[in-house]
Parts: sequence; structure tokens; C-alpha cells
Amino acid sequence: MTKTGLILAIDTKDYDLAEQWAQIADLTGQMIKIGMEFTYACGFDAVRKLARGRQVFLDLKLHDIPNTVASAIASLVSVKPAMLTIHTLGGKDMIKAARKAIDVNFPENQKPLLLGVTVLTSMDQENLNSVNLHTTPLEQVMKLAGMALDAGVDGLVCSPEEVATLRKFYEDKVVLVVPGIRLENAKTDDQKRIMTPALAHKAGANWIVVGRPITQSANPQQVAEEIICQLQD
Ligand SMILES: O=c1ccn([C@@H]2O[C@H](COP(=O)(O)O)[C@@H](O)[C@H]2O)c(=O)[nH]1
Repeated sequence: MTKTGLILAIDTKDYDLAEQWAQIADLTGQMIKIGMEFTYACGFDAVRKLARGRQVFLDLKLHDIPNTVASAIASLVSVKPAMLTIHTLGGKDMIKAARKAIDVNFPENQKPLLLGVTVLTSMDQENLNSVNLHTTPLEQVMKLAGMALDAGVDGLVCSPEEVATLRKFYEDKVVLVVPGIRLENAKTDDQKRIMTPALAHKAGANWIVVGRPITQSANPQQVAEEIICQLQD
């Protein structure tokens, strides 16, 4: 069975709260995810400060022309992220430029994994249709996955619903990072393609990403520990 780790999503505009959550992640041995909310609100000095001494997934979901994405990635070296994201919908030229930017700019032992976001976990069939995509989420994820892996990503961000198919097809040749995790299998917010931690682990996720179910709970550390228990075989 694939080993699954927990990544805590630090989605807040408040530096002190981010530090409190990151310390819970430190105690339970988790990686932290820094995304747009914290970065835009607190700035890059704060990102570097929060990242210092920690394993960081920098989830900025870059999506622009190849030259701009490559230049942006070159500016992220000082954060020393373990993983970073681009949108696969940026296309193969953008992905190849991102690959090259990592290979050229990051020191050999500090190259982050390049992850391609496939179909956002907040999108269901209706949402796909609304952007004129008349495929199922699974078909769209598989199509983007093939293109993105050919173009040079190390792994994919997908919903738990696609993990088993991707794992069967690519075996252990791809890193699968999986948000859309909910403690109950019931849709209550913006996440549409969801699963519990235990089921995402069984399906073959390398990492699950969890934010609000931990950070908005009455006892974040306890919930994090309970989730980690669900990831044991
Ligand atoms: O398809 C995607 C890609 C990224 N995310 C990010 O993961 C976390 C999930 O947080 P929750 O509070 O557990 O919903 C959040 O930072 C998203 O930006 C995603 O949800 N789906």
C-alpha cells in the first residue's frame, strides 16, 4: 500500500495564527502548505520566515505564459520549497518552461517537485460544462495528466476520486497530492470531489492536503493526530 503523508494547508491572512498552525504541524511531523491567501496577505518575507526550517509545499498555482511562469519560479529559490504547483491548463510549453526553470535555477539538492494541478477539487461535472468542457472530471484529469507528465511534471494535484485510476495507470511513477479531503463523505462547502482521509490513503495518495477540517476545528492538534491514525495501514 502507498505510504500517505498529511500536509496542513495554512490558509490565513494572520501571521501569528499561521505560526500557531505550523507549530502543530511541527509537533505531528507534517509538511505545511503555503498558498495564495497567506502569500498575498503577508508577503514573501513572511513566507520565507514561516518556511524556515520547515518542509513547505508552495501552492501558488502558477498559470501564465511560459516566460512569466519561468521567471516567477526563478524568484522562488529563496523559499526553498519541497514542492510547488503550476496549472496543467497552462499547456505543455508552459510546463516545459517551468521544468527548465527549476532545473536551471535551483541547486541540485534543493530542487522542488513540480506538481501540475489537474482539475480543481471544487469543480464537478456542471462546473466543467460551464467552461465548455464536456468530459467527466476523471477523463479530463487523465488527459491532462498524460500531457503534463510528458512535459516534465514530477507529480499531480488531483481529487481523491481520480487517485485509484491514476495509481493503477502510472503505478509508483507519479507523486499524487490530494486535496478535497473531508472527515465525513458529505459535501458541505466549496469542495465537490471529496473523500475521507482513510479512503484517499487506500486509493493510493502519496500526500493528502487538509485545511479547514483541521484549522477550523475546536482542537486542531487532536484532529490532525486522528487523521494521521487513519493513514496507517
Ligand atoms: O484542486 C485543488 C487544489 C488545491 N487545493 C488547495 O488545498 C487546500 C484545501 O483546503 P481545505 O480547507 O481542506 O478545503 C486549499 O488550500 C486549496 O487552495 C484544493 O483544495 N483543490
